[in-house]
Amino acid sequence: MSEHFDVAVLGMGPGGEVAASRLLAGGKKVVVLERELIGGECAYWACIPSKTVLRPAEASTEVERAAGIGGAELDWEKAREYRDYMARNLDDSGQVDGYEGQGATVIKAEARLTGPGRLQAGDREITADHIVTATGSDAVTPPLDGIDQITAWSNRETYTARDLPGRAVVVGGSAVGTETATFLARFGVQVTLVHRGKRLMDREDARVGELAHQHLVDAGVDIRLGASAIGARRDGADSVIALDDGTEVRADVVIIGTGRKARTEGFGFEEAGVQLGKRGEVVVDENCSAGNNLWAIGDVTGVMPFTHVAKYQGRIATDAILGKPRPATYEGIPRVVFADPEIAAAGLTEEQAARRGIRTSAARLQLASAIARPWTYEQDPRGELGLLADVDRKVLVGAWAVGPHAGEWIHQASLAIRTQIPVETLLDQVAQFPTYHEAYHEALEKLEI
Ligand SMILES: Cc1cc2nc3c(=O)[nH]c(=O)nc-3n(C[C@H](O)[C@H](O)[C@H](O)COP(=O)(O)OP(=O)(O)OC[C@H]3O[C@@H](n4cnc5c(N)ncnc54)[C@H](O)[C@@H]3O)c2cc1C
Ligand SMILES: NC(=O)c1ccc[n+]([C@@H]2O[C@H](COP(=O)([O-])OP(=O)(O)OC[C@H]3O[C@@H](n4cnc5c(N)ncnc54)[C@H](O)[C@@H]3O)[C@@H](O)[C@H]2O)c1
Repeated sequence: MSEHFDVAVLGMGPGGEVAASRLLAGGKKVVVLERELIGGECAYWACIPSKTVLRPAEASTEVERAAGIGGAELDWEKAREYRDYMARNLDDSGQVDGYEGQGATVIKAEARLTGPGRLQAGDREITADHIVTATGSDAVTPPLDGIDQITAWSNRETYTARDLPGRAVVVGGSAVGTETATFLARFGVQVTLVHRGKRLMDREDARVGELAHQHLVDAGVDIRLGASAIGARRDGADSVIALDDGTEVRADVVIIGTGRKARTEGFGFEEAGVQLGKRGEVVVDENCSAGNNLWAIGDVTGVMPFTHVAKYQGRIATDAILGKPRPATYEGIPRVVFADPEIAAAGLTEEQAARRGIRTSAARLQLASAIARPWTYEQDPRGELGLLADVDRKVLVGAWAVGPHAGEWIHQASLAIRTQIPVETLLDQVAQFPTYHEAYHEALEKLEI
């Protein structure tokens, strides 16, 4: 016999969690279905453990660079202990109790759509007026011959590792590759980073990749650009990766950071009449509807695969279910890579703006030449800010920043882009002295609009 609910939430990562909490608060009868751990990839194997181990690495650089302080020593065992505490020692019993306490039915099992409004989870049949799909994404492993012979880690092995390897090859030079190389290099691992693009972070403006490159080299990372991993083999204790330029790189461990793919295979999406896109993602409209009272949020939609976007889409979908629909807008959402220093961006790159036919003016500022905060913060200060304005509408359409805490102060640009604050108004805003925020005024003055 089937059990009926107002809403079933399939997958309890950050997207599913926000959706479930809001639906429960809205008085709905909710069942949540999770096959691994409530909290999803982010809480146990991705954002939380990675940011937790990057923090001591960052703090030790801060100590090296600030005047009048020294002697910071990284302690892997203590960092690991705190990482495991932050990742709840891979135990979600508190989350299960929490959702049950809020009135949800919690089913810890793999669920499958069996038709519109119908799910199977283990031996339980569920029907629901609405289904919210939040099944996330899987790491993509390149199909290299011999990959099964080597020690290859995804983010899961990397961010639950007990011992760090002496040498690591990181494949992929975007967010996962850059953050992982930063963390490992700062903890003393000899790192080689292999990236097939001509520069790191190649979806961002060119200068962002150049700065990321420079800072990784400063941290001791050997970077191979324009090189694709095409094969793998074991040589004694070494894992060896063959590159398409004819060279090889070897290490104790190969870490794969070559992207992610929406988790849709085998979950019955086709049976439920759901349209999948070219990359296997669930195609959604501006309310996160995938049709037939089925909603999709987070990485499974293929729209900006970040936790903050999964949470936002959780709010969008539940507002629609609760009868207050509002369209999602993705303009100006920040993208932060927690390297050392942080790399942040929002809105369009120059290339994207050109493709949309927007006439732009770009400005670039070296923070140390323009404002005081970088100098009071550290010796030999680092940091740049780039702004991109639409010269016809006289608003910002893009921004990037590389520097200490850039992931915090990018939100100024993020809001300006999202709400189309006129450049004239931004120029009239007064930032606290001496802060990194002051850079905006100096960069805005350089725009030719
Ligand atoms: C190393 C790394 C670091 C990252 N760091 C950041 C960061 O700092 N900031 C940021 O914004 N983003 C970061 N991300 C991206 C972020 O992890 C994802 O965007 C986010 O987890 C997406 O949330 P989600 O709810 O869509 O999916 P997920 O977190 O993947 O959760 C989906 C859940 O669904 C469950 N599930 C799947 N299928 C089924 C099924 N059939 N039945 C039952 N349950 C199912 C899964 O077990 C999982 O718990 C990082 C990613 C990686 C790999
Ligand atoms: N701080 C954050 O918000 C954060 C941190 C980590 C990850 N994430 C998210 O997680 C997702 C996955 O990140 P990612 O960095 O793995 O994926 P990605 O798709 O952003 O980048 C993967 C990179 O690997 C390169 N690559 C692919 N195959 C290769 C090969 N065989 N040899 C050499 N290079 C190869 C690609 O050219 C690409 O640039 C992204 O959506 C990202 O936004 C976010």
